[in-house]
Amino acid sequence: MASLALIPQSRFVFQKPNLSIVSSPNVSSSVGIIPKDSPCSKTRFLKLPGKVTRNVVVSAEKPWERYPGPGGETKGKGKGFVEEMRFVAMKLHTREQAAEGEMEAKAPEEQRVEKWEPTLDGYLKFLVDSKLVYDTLEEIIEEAAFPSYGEFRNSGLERSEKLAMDLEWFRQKGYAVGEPSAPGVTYAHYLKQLSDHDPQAFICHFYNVYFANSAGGRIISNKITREILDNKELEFYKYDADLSQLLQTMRDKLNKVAENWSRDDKNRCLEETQKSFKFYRNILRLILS
Ligand code: HEM
Repeated sequence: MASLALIPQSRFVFQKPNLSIVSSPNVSSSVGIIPKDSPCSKTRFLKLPGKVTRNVVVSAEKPWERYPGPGGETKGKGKGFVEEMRFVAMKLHTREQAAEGEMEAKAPEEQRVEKWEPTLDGYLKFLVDSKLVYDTLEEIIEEAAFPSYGEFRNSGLERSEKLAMDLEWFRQKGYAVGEPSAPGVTYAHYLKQLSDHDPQAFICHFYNVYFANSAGGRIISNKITREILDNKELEFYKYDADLSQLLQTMRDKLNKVAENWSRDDKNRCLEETQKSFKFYRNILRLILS
């Protein structure tokens, strides 16, 4: 058994039944995983230097060094803080949602999207609530209560106008488009409040919501387009420029903004990921209502 070294001030970024994500200002990129049954998790010791053993995967190394891409390439190298946000987000997916997911699917919306039984009414509610969330995010960025928010203006990822076009299309087809419901209203309210006093935590939501739509959103879009929209492709999933380029520009901006953050700021941002998933899951659930 290799020796264990105590890393002062290490803290849990999040915990779930079998794993804890730990971070520490004393570790370079400082995100590690400790199975809960490991003695390390109880004592908050980390194993150094970062090595993968049968039960313990904790390290001083950077996440992308431990998680090479499918072809073994060091995916993410040089991506900075965004790679940490992605790392935490991917673990919070269920195994059914994404190959890198580690959570167990419990609720229907956490199951494999192919197995979903969406309804048109439910999907419309999802679009209405999504629009409120994107309206709110885009207003916050526009008003820029903190100068860093201004960096994210005119990214080409904005969804508010696209959603307005989709909802108008439904209206013209004779569908009743209702008012936002509790999941969207609650999330929008939370985002507004958070953005006024905690930019790091807010930016976690900003990252997750926009990147979720570009990844999982496309899987959902395929299912909905085929099964309930008679192959009508919605604007929500279309971008006016090359999406991978837009995402990369956004990653670069996020990394640049995060360069000025302390380790505590970064940890607070990472810790917020769970909330982002919880709020967004409640909105996704509308599709199946
Ligand atoms: C039905 C639900 C969902 C499905 C099927 C899904 C699926 C996926 C998949 C397959 C990826 C990997 C994309 C890739 O690397 O090529 C991904 C990435 C991601 N997802 Fe999800 N996801 C879902 C929900 C969510 C939620 C609720 C959030 C957070 C609010 C989220 C945030 C993200 C983020 C931040 C990424 C990283 C994107 C990137 O690196 O470009 N996802 N998702």
